[in-house]
Amino acid sequence: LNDPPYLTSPLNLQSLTSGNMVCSQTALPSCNVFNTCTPLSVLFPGRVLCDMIPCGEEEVDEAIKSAHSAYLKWSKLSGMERARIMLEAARIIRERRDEIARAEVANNGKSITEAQVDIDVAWQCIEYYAGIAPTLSGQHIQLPGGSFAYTRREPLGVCVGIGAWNYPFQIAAWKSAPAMACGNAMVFKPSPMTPVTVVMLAEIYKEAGVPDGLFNVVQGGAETGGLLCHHPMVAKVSFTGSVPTGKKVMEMAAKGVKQVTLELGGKSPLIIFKDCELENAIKGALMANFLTQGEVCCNGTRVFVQREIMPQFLEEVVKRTKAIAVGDPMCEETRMGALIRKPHMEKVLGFIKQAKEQGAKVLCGGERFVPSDPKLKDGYFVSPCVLDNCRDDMTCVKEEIFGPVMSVLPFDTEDEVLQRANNTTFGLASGVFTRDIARAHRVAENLQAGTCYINNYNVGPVEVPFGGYKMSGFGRENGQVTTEYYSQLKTVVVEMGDVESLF
Ligand SMILES: NC(=O)C1=CN([C@@H]2O[C@H](COP(=O)(O)OP(=O)(O)OC[C@H]3O[C@@H](n4cnc5c(N)ncnc54)[C@H](O)[C@@H]3O)[C@@H](O)[C@H]2O)C=CC1
Ligand SMILES: C[N+](C)(C)CCCC(=O)O
Repeated sequence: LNDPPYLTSPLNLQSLTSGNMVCSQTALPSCNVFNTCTPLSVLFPGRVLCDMIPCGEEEVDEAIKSAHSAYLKWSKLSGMERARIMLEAARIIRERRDEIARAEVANNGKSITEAQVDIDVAWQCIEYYAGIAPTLSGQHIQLPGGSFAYTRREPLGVCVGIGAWNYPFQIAAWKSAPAMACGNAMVFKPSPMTPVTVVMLAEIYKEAGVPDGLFNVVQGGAETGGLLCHHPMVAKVSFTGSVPTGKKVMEMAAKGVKQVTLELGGKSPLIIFKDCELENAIKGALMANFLTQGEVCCNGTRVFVQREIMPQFLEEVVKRTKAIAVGDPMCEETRMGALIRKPHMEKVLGFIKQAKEQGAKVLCGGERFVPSDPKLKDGYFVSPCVLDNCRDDMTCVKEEIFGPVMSVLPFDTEDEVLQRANNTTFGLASGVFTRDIARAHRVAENLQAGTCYINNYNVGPVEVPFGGYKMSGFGRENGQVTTEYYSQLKTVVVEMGDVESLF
């Protein structure tokens, strides 16, 4: 972990020689209004923050081999010993929370308030899996004549984590914590859009006492990701990102018969019945669409509202959407920061333009937002958007936009809305607001998605499993079940009598 070139300290980013990897900076330097904002004077919207050199074959090989040596030591520790070190890592993250959160704002462009929550979720995840590490165990099975069998839950070896840019630090924790709890090593590649904070996580693990190389970071894009997926010493790949890349990762992993977890995109439905508690449903719709500038895989971007309450719903949701404070993400008052980079902002604005051409009505937002502070004028801000008059066949209703765009659709009956909600190739999440308890559970049962929120949306406690149905992927992150995706089961059969041979 000390000096190979692919492990860069975020503090030294400026000193790296130029390469092809560019970390586009979307965040902003300072806020004139609030003292709570810490200026990061190197950061200006739209400016390149640092150039990164993508790791090639040699560095990837070196990282995987060093992870493998660390795995040989780590996997021999007891769960209690691993837990102690992981708890220390969680403690350090808690202690450095604000510093990491500020770096995450620079990394991603999300608001400081959300970044702080992300860092909290990360240490909670590590703490949770530290708690699980000592409980990992097998089964004892009695057989005839005093013979017996037992099972052992064993680690896989070196696991690869490939992360997306929307939750850089949190994704790295979601993958590394269960991997390490089960006794594995991890080589992690963050998105080249957000290379910074995962290096801080590596430093923290080292400080906490994990063996050198147990959590290695390699920087790079598709090519580096491909090298990781193909490497013969890798046992598993856990990927978060888009469906097309997820398919490629699966194909590459298939060549080496490696295990795969895929956390892919979504176009999740949120169903609001007329008997709901409307105030909560409106808050839920905002939470389902506008966290992290709408760049969230499980967002409930198809908001189905029962026709009778549509006018009240729209009036209130639009009022609150217009009130969302967009701007300097370092300011505590800000509720929405900047999109990840210019081409993505243009893609999002393109979806909105197309929606209008296809007959949708923009009730608010949907434009590039230029804050009054001249320092912020080049930021990739988009005002949060509510689209009315949507139909199921429109592009904005069918495709993942990954931006702050809510599409609202009227419905009449439960059967109808279930059929429409499930009419998608995705299946990551879903939500329902109703006061009718039987309806809530019936709808949850019938929605084809890995998660269904009843009377809330986008809460993500680390104790509960998260993952997709259909083309949103498979495998799970968080929760107890994830240990099954980072371990393998060995059966040991013990004969206490004589061998009864047929020969
Ligand atoms: N499910 C989710 O949380 C996310 C979904 N997305 C969706 O994906 C779209 C594109 O975003 P991208 O960052 O370009 O996602 P992506 O799927 O291209 O990239 C995700 C990760 O995979 C790596 N990667 C790319 N090509 C690879 C390859 N051939 N082999 C191995 N690794 C590879 C990237 O470097 C990055 O670390 C977004 O607009 C959004 O729709 C993006 C980020 C997160
Ligand atoms: C929104 N939250 C934190 C519950 C889940 C984010 C998952 C993701 O987009 O990677």
